[in-house]
Amino acid sequence: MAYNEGMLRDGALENRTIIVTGGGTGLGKSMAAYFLRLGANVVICSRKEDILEKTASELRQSTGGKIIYVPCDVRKTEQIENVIAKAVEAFGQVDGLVNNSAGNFISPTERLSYKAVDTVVDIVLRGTYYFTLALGKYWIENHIKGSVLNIVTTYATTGSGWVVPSAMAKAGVLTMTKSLAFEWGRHGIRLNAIAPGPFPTKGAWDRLFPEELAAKFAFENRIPLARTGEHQELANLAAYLISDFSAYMTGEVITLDGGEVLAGGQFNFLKEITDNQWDAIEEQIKSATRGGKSPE
Ligand SMILES: CCCCC/C=C/C(=O)SCCNC(=O)CCNC(=O)[C@H](O)C(C)(C)COP(=O)(O)OP(=O)(O)OC[C@H]1O[C@@H](n2cnc3c(N)ncnc32)[C@H](O)[C@@H]1OP(=O)(O)O
Ligand SMILES: NC(=O)C1=CN([C@@H]2O[C@H](COP(=O)(O)OP(=O)(O)OC[C@H]3O[C@@H](n4cnc5c(N)ncnc54)[C@H](OP(=O)(O)O)[C@@H]3O)[C@@H](O)[C@H]2O)C=CC1
Repeated sequence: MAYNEGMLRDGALENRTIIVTGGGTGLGKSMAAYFLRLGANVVICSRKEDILEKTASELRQSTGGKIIYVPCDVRKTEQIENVIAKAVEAFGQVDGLVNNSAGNFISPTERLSYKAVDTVVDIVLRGTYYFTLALGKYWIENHIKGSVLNIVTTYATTGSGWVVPSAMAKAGVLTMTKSLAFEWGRHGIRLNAIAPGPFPTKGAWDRLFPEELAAKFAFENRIPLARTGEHQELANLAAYLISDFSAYMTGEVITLDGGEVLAGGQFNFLKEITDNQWDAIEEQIKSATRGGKSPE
């Protein structure tokens, strides 16, 4: 069994309708494709209608699944309500939401204008809480046990320089995930999150991470498992978390990053030491021990 194969059984998401924000591109598109293969009805939404239309038609053909698209800027509540209305009209009800839309700039923070910070925070944080609130009201009113999956980042927990608006916003999304998981648990509504490490997408690579930076960074060299993620790996986890297979899990964030986040460990800089250097270090430590040296 390869890690880039589908994990859940056929029909695992049958009779479920799932909205995927930012579902026209990148990871959103890959999750939408897998949900369709598992039998879900899928609604993709984002700002660019031409991209949504192309993706919906491609996925309809490649999966044979039921998919519609509705243009929507997640910063606009009336557009969010329109997505939900169109989804209910097409499929009867909505059962799941993947908050995947995002914007991000990699930049020294002092170079950002106020508007640049607002742009990222509004898409990521405001867009996520608007969509979650709109669906939560609908689910509670209609006694539907909905499931929300928020796509965050590992730096939502650790913090990170050079992506500060995104880090602040994703941290807010993570706190909302945990807070609402508690509050809405009594309605049977679950909220979980995935914190992905680097997964190659055009949005993250070309626009966020231009070529010179990508070459310098070489993610593969910094990740313990020495590779970037495969989209199917993330889609597998997303399908599990949005499905009833995870019915007893809520308020959880799962990191899927090949161990990248562990680089924060205090002694991880020792990764650079060669085997020969370790031989010499071991000898030095043993000889110090034999000499009975102790700190004064
Ligand atoms: C590789 C490892 C991954 C690590 C974790 C990744 C996390 C991610 O979130 S990846 C997701 C990446 N995807 C995207 O960011 C989506 C692609 N980006 C966009 O679609 C757009 O860039 C946008 C939605 C983020 C913003 O578009 P728009 O609303 O049209 O905004 P404007 O172009 O009008 O700009 C608004 C404001 O921001 C300033 N600005 C734009 N780019 C930059 C930049 N690179 N650095 C600094 N400032 C920037 C721009 O100048 C505007 O400000 P004012 O000049 O004050 O008007
Ligand atoms: N790829 C990676 O390595 C990582 C990605 N992530 C997260 O994964 C998710 C997907 O990222 P990825 O696939 O890489 O990037 P993409 O750029 O492909 O996806 C971002 C999506 O957000 C949509 N979007 C942006 N602004 C808005 C808006 N105002 N309203 C509605 N939709 C909007 C875009 O569509 P449109 O332009 O049509 O609006 C686009 O489809 C994001 O949440 C990102 O933070 C987290 C960690 C690592």
